[in-house]
Amino acid sequence: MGTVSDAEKKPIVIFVLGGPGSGKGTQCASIVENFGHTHLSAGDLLRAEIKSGSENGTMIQNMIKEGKIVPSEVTIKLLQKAMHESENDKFLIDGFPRNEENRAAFEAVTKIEPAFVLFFDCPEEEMERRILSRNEGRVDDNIETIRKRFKVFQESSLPVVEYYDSKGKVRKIDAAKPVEEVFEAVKAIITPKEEKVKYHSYAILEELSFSDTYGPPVTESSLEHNKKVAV
Ligand SMILES: Nc1ncnc2c1ncn2[C@@H]1O[C@H](COP(=O)(O)OP(=O)(O)OP(=O)(O)O)[C@@H](O)[C@H]1O
Ligand SMILES: Nc1ccn([C@H]2C[C@H](O)[C@@H](COP(=O)(O)O)O2)c(=O)n1
Repeated sequence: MGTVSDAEKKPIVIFVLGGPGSGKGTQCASIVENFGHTHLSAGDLLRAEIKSGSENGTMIQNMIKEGKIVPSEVTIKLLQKAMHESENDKFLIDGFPRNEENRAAFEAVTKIEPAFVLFFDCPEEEMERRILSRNEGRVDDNIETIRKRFKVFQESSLPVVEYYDSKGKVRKIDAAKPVEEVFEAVKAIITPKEEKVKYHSYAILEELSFSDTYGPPVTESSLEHNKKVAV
């Protein structure tokens, strides 16, 4: 991460999870534009690795075609390299960790715990519709692979979301809504706590005495409450 060594400062990491086609990449682009994070998509990094002609390329290509999850060692190396090459200290890590092996290996290797997990919750029928009309020429955007990806998501990725939920780190978003509405919900979560303090009443200040940058989980009920007491 630029000139700052790992020992001096740990980056802020937000994991962005959700089923295939739930809109993770779309929302990450808006977060980058509005909040200045660096977006690292594990899928994009793996696809770039295939294109680069690396020795792992064929293995990665075959796994992606089958909707399988690439060994953590490969993906973590790519993520670490991208983080080290960045000048930024706040990252959106999109599509990772995809299974328990990804999660445990990342924490063991980097010693980084996510600030929180943005979880885009979307029904399969809607995700399938979106992927089938995505038209980006991806080898895994066909109905056969999509079904396999959904199965892997249910069996391997949701347990990771549940793990972080048990630690109070999941910020769940209804991703079935139109893009702009989803982003409104995202903004309410990403807005730094100084901004929340500016716009919300004294009562909210008590809630914001959390140590992380982003303050407490923003639930629908607390949002409603904030609006009522806003100064
Ligand atoms: N809220 C939304 N409503 C309708 N379409 C959407 C919405 N969000 C994203 N899309 C569209 O759905 C498709 C999938 O979105 P996106 O690529 O952001 O999903 P993803 O979760 O990153 O997918 P993957 O995990 O497969 O990479 C894109 O064509 C995108 O334009
Ligand atoms: N942590 C990851 C992330 C992605 N992959 C592989 C398998 C996925 O089906 C594919 C596409 O990812 P997406 O762009 O949908 O996030 O990439 C993986 O093996 N491990």
